Amino acid sequence: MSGKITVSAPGKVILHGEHAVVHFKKAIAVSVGLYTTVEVQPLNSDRVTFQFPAIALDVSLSFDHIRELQASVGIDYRYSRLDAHKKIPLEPASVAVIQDFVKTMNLIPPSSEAAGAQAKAAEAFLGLYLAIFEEPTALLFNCQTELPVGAGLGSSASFAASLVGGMLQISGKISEDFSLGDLEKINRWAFFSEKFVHGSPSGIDNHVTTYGGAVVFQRGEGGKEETTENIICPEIRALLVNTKVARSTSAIIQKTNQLRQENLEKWQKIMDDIGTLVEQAVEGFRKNSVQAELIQKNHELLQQLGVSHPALDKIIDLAQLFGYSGKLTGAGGGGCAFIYIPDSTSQKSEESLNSLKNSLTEAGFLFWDTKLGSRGVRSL
Ligand SMILES: Nc1ncnc2c1ncn2[C@@H]1O[C@H](COP(=O)(O)OP(=O)(O)OP(=O)(O)O)[C@@H](O)[C@H]1O
Ligand SMILES: C[C@@](O)(CCO)CC(=O)[O-]
Repeated sequence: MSGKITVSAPGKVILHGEHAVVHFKKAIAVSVGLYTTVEVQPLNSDRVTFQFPAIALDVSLSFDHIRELQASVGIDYRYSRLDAHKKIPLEPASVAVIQDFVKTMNLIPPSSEAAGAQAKAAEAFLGLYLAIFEEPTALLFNCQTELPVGAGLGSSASFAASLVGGMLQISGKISEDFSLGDLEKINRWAFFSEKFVHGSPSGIDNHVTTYGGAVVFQRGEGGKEETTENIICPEIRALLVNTKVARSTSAIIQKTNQLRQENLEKWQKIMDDIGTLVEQAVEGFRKNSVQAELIQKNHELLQQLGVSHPALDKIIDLAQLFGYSGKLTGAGGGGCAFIYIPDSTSQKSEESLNSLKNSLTEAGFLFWDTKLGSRGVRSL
């Protein structure tokens, strides 16, 4: 076992195709240079401790409790068995055992406002820890992040990839160079972690946070493999604007499922229209171009799907007022929007950008002026 190790992974922006990607359409995602960083270090006592300050969670468990949980999840729930699968299986029964443990052990502070976020993070942590460390191993995990949590910038995938990278590296299952083979393993295990947080994620978020850069991603239908096309990322400057409206991705996905049940025709048309739009955007993207009008149109389709929010619409309206295109990014329902800033050095464009920034600040929004397309998960 190594000494202390540190692993970090970026967030992401979905440029086009969120939600439709869950239903097998293509989507484009690009990494963002805001990182989650996990430090792992050996402990001198028979305990496992995880500290997630971004969600105010600090838990320490004895080996006796870990062994108890290991016995409950059963003999098949361990690295050597699970890692043999290309898609690591997660049985509902295993999730239920871990959820029950988190509840009965009172791991979540009573009457916590962030109880949902804390429970999911604790379940994902334990789900990974139990599988990856076949024997209880005394470790302290500390996770810091620059990303807003639950705001559409892929905090859960970035949390997953940095945690998985740390666990696999400290247990000697991958090297510290994070070779292509190591990244493939991190991606598969980060997807496994995402299932604890999201239920049925498409896999796009863990892919882009693991490999970095830009990807055109399509989930495989009927158990088929996903397809991914890594694209040399055109340099994309964007404002990432946080509404500060909290939401969870799994809750927003449930909302879209409700529309599907109530009005299948409408839902299907929106999915198809997003699919067609993404195909157009991919064509441009391959030629190094981002089409502003498609960004705006994609936002309108997401509005029709019912996943926008008045605060998101306000940001997009302000962007339009100053001649820019924007859309919500990620699951929506709150969280973040991104506003595309085309390449221009004219004084007029700098002036309108500054006016937009002032208006966003006056309206109470936080934003980052950033370039998209950073590196993926890495050992520091
Ligand atoms: N730094 C972190 N520490 C602990 N848990 C985290 C951290 N970041 C994310 N999480 C977990 O992930 C959950 C947020 O996932 P969610 O998918 O709702 O948002 P997101 O990943 O930011 O958005 P999107 O999926 O739209 O990109 C949190 O509620 C928490 O359980
Ligand atoms: C909303 C969604 O399409 C993107 C979340 O970043 C969910 C997913 O792809 O798993």
